[in-house]
Amino acid sequence: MQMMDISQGLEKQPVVLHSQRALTSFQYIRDNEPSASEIRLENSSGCTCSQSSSCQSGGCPCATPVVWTQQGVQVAISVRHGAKSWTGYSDNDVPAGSFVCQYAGEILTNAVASSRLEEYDRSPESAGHALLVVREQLPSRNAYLRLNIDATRKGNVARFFSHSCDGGNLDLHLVRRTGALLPHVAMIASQDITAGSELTFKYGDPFDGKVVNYG
Ligand SMILES: C[S@@+](CC[C@H](N)C(=O)[O-])C[C@H]1O[C@@H](n2cnc3c(N)ncnc32)[C@H](O)[C@@H]1O
Repeated sequence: MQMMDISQGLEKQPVVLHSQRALTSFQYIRDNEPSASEIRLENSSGCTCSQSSSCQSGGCPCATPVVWTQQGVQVAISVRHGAKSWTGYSDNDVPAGSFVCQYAGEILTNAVASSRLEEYDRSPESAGHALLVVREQLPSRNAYLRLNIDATRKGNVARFFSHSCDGGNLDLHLVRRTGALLPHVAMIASQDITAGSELTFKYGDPFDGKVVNYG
């Protein structure tokens, strides 16, 4: 993993933890609308209010942070080979709003991410690469923090989830643990998913707006 200068752009522009929207993309997909996500705050202490069950599903009116990405993969997933090469399928029924897993991989600086994308573009063997670029909108709404997660070489099962133009059945949510700078990407069922369904999300598209870098 590369070392990053995480101070750049953050001192005067703190990241708001709730109700911000983020844009996501695999950069090599060039013609789709970006997905939108809510940023939530994960709290390792969890919810202690009387409505803790709804807190855990993200619907608690007390707005206590949810805990998602610390739970690990929550759904049994099969990876099968087909027309899209390797693709992930749910082995369980998954109710809408459930946390499925996080998108895990190497966190890269922008420079390393750009270099890897060039490498992937040159190499036919890495056509199925899995470098996800997530942009977190700053409170000013004029700039974004860019997070590069490359699951091509190291990651979890989420790197096998395919793109779907209609948005698929997974939404990406940015979540941040208490006190942490870098967010995690939580993959949440956007609809009821029946056992045997392919797990998909909308990859998004490249972005031309102003980006403030993590590193
Ligand atoms: C993140 S990887 C997904 C896993 C990949 N299928 C594999 O075998 O490693 C992204 C790649 O999967 C393929 N892919 C994803 N969604 C697709 C779709 N809807 N149609 C065709 N190929 C798709 C493309 O090759 C894409 O570059």
